Amino acid sequence: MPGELRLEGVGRRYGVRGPWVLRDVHLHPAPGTLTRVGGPNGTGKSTLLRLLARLDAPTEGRVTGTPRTAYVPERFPAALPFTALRYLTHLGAVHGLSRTAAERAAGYWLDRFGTGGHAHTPMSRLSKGGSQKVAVAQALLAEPELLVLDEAWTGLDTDARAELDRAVAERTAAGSAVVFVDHDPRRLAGLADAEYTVGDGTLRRRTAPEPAAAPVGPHLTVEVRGPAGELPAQALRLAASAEETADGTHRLTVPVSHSDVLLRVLLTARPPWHVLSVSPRGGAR
Ligand SMILES: Nc1ncnc2c1ncn2[C@@H]1O[C@H](COP(=O)(O)OP(=O)(O)OP(=O)(O)O)[C@@H](O)[C@H]1O
Repeated sequence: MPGELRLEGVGRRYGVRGPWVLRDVHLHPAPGTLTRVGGPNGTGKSTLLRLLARLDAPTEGRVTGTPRTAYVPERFPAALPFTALRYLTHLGAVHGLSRTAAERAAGYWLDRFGTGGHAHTPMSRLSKGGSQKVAVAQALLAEPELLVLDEAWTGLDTDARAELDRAVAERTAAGSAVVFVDHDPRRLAGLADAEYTVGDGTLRRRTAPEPAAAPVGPHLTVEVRGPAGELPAQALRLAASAEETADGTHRLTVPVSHSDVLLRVLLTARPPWHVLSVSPRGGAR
């Protein structure tokens, strides 16, 4: 698709004689996929993410495609002279939403991240966690086709972190490309469709997932029966595993963070799938 973002032979250095931070980077975050970027400190992960978000331009090479993009930076400028709601409503309007729709979306995301009570608090008076929730809300507001998250979970409380995991699952299920950096290897572990490491000025694709990236955390087993044929592609993307146990009956395991979205995908499919059971992985069926 022409709108999809591609980095082609991209290099970046700061200053004409500065060392190359990145060189010869080729990257195409495909729609509906989750991409993890890892690597040691100071190797160029944030540089890469800013290039992906088109907030920075490469020194060499090309960036093509103009998906609707949202970005959560490592450090969010919290001291903005607006209330959270006003800031988000304004950004929603910038993304093309009507004022009413922008206000509704802003309220929705603030509520989801448990900070609806601070909608009218000036940004400068929000806690670090509160302003991080606004940073995340501004990115999700416009249903971006490309979502770029630079350590976006940092500073969020446990519930908000889980909510962001769910929002990522929703975006990929809706066909967006999501690219993220996070220092915690357990973050969305085992869920990435592609994993890359930045180091020594290059971007390398990891061929085998690192042991730490094996699916961890609580999973659910979901049994569904549906129309003959394949499970919806979105459901397969969300599931950690899927097997057909009988004609038309499938057993899926899914991280708890993705289970709401998986069930929604199955129940709203046309025709809808019938959910037979949901139980903890390895639990009684
Ligand atoms: N605006 C800038 N001007 C000059 N140098 C920069 C700039 N931004 C980044 N750098 C340099 O580029 C290199 C890569 O930085 P970058 O922030 O992309 O790495 P990172 O892998 O994201 O680091 P961390 O894991 O610590 O967040 C570092 O040496 C950094 O000092």
